[in-house]
Amino acid sequence: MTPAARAQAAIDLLDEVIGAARDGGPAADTLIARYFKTRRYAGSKDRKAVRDLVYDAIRRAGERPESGRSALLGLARDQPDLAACFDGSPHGPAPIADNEPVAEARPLPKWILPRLAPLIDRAEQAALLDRAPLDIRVNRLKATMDMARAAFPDAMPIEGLPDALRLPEGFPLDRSDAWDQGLVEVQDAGSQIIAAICEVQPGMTVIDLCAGAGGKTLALAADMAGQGVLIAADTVRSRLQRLAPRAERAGAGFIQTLLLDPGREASALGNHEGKTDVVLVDAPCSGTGTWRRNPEARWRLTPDRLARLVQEQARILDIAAPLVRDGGRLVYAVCALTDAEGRGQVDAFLARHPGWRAMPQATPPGRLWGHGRLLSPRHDGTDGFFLAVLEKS
Ligand SMILES: C[S@@+](CC[C@H](N)C(=O)[O-])C[C@H]1O[C@@H](n2cnc3c(N)ncnc32)[C@H](O)[C@@H]1O
Repeated sequence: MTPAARAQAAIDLLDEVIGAARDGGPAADTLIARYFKTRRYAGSKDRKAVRDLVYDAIRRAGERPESGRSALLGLARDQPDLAACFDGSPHGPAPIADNEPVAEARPLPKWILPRLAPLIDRAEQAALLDRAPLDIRVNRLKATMDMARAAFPDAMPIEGLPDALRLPEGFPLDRSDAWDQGLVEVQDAGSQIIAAICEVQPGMTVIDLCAGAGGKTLALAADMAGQGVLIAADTVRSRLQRLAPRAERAGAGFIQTLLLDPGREASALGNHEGKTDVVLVDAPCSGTGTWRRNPEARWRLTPDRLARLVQEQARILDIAAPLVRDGGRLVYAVCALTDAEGRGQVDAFLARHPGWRAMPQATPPGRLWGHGRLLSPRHDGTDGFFLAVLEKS
């Protein structure tokens, strides 16, 4: 493909990504994979170049652009070589006309700014779109840190996290034997911190109430050394189904999965009422803290959707609270940096549930924020999270 043809392919793909973000369609990665499946003439260098253009244009535009062309024209403003591709050649984009709409360069949508925790200043906001590192967790059910260091000699330890390593950018982890054999798991340092503050022990009864595909469940399983009761619950069957093979690979076969009926979660969890040592609520959220991994998610979130998420988080917290035994803990986490989902959500929980208290937070990592703690890419080198530990007294 010529550089101009690559630019046109990026425009076509960006049109699809914008449409999918508006209408709740597939993720950008899925659209890119589909696009190239039907265009076998594109070689690996073409694919990489087009993909980079698409993601650079997405990262640059905090607001959803009106078209793929306006998104790429925005990028072309910063890249003269790309601007030169708008040359009207047979497979390339038409020449740039006067007064064409051009996507504005800004890291975040304007409407979200007043909703972010004030700790997230302008430099922090820009860092929410930086490239994310590749962190792994040594799976203590199968390996030791020494084994992992031998398998990944270029990996760097992460301060404060005894099982965490950071790999060099672009490291082909999926081609390593250590990963294939379940000695390590891909897991952002922030997620590892959340599993650690659960302070689960072998023999406990633990529920991961919003387990998804089980990233944090697997970390809890390692802390429990495979002993006790660990239930991974979620309302989405396809996510829970992805956990089973991961658990097998990780040597965590004792994990039980529980599919919940949305709106009737409490009935499936009734047996555990008042008996659970730790309930983790890693709630569905705006994902503001992980926009560096899913930058097009900025184009999907709306004020209405955020309001619905806040309501749903409160409802899930109210389902979780009765499950916890006296003296047990409820750990609340969101990969979000809006106050309504974090600090405000926990304040509202404590106001609704007088028998509960927030546990004092040690520093660092992260910064104390309300009754919890805030982690952010710029301050902590992790994805952005709010987390709080609540105790039933
Ligand atoms: C942030 S994700 C969890 C990620 C997961 N804990 C991990 O570490 O990979 C939130 C999850 O909550 C689930 N969820 C949404 N509503 C729920 C509900 N009412 N009860 C339980 N899970 C729910 C979603 O399906 C999604 O998998």
